[in-house]
Amino acid sequence: MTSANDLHLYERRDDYIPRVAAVHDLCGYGKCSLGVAIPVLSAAGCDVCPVPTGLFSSHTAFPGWYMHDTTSIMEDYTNAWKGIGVEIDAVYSGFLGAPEQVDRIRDLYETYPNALRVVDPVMADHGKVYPTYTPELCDAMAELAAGADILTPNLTEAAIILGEPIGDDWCGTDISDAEAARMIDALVAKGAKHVVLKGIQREGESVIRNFVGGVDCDMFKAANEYLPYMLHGTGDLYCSCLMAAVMAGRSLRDAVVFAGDFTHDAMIVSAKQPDFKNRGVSFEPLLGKVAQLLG
Ligand SMILES: Nc1ncnc2c1ncn2[C@@H]1O[C@H](COP(=O)(O)OP(=O)(O)O)[C@@H](O)[C@H]1O
Ligand SMILES: Cc1ncc(COP(=O)(O)O)c(C=O)c1O
Repeated sequence: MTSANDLHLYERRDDYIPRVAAVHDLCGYGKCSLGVAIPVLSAAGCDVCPVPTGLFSSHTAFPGWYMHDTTSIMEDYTNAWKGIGVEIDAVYSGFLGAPEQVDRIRDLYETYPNALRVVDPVMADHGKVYPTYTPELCDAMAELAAGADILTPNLTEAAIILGEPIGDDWCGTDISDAEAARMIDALVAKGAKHVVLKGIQREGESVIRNFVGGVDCDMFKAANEYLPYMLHGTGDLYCSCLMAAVMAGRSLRDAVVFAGDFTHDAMIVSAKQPDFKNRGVSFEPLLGKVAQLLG
């Protein structure tokens, strides 16, 4: 058994700038998705190559939003990369707009077979599926999850991928260590190589935990102070920070710790901003900490 401390899933070379295809939506207002992935990964010295899965006026937790579906352009968009010799070191996907977008991600995997595959299976939270996610899209996301080198579900998303029931009265954060280990093992049995199970918060406890495990890898858990509010975009921030640390050559264990610490600190910065509960997570003053990953 390897420990997550010894697992370096990307070997960073001096003076080389890795290229990350970031397959997420772009939100005009309410910081999340590409609005998070681009600055965070850039601060870690990566060249982010966006593949927009949709254009949103704001994140979908606002009462009104406009969306432009980009599914029909994605094939020509990524095919055009083939003609100009684009090189990609990692494919990092998140919020998707339609099941066909999973095929486009598979095309990227085929074109760049050595690229690290990181799947944040953004679909649902606290027992509820996001409004734009159809059952077909959830099924396609579950299939994509099975091919991930790193998969980062919350508990609701893990249950959906595993085909386990999520009920309306199930908040999906309070599970035991043994149950977390069972879910990680089940996701690995489905094909994911390493799984970071996010956001485990037990009733009456003042910490929130993230668990990591995977193929031949001992389970490790990291805890942070639980802050008594929730923000949109923290899932994207957590995963982008995890990815930033991995692409900086840090171990999976260090990456899990870094992502939890950074997201916690960003939530504190966010709480000082007007209308912070709606507008999404703020982290801009902290980006220097991401750059230190390269030190
Ligand atoms: N209230 C909180 N207090 C401290 N950290 C939090 C809190 N909410 C989220 N986080 C951190 O952000 C991570 C991502 O959480 P979350 O936004 O719930 O993900 P998702 O959107 O994928 O469900 C958590 O695993 C945790 O590390
Ligand atoms: C359009 C869009 N993208 C991405 C997200 C993901 O946000 P989070 O990081 O909170 O999972 C959301 C959630 O509200 C969203 O509406």
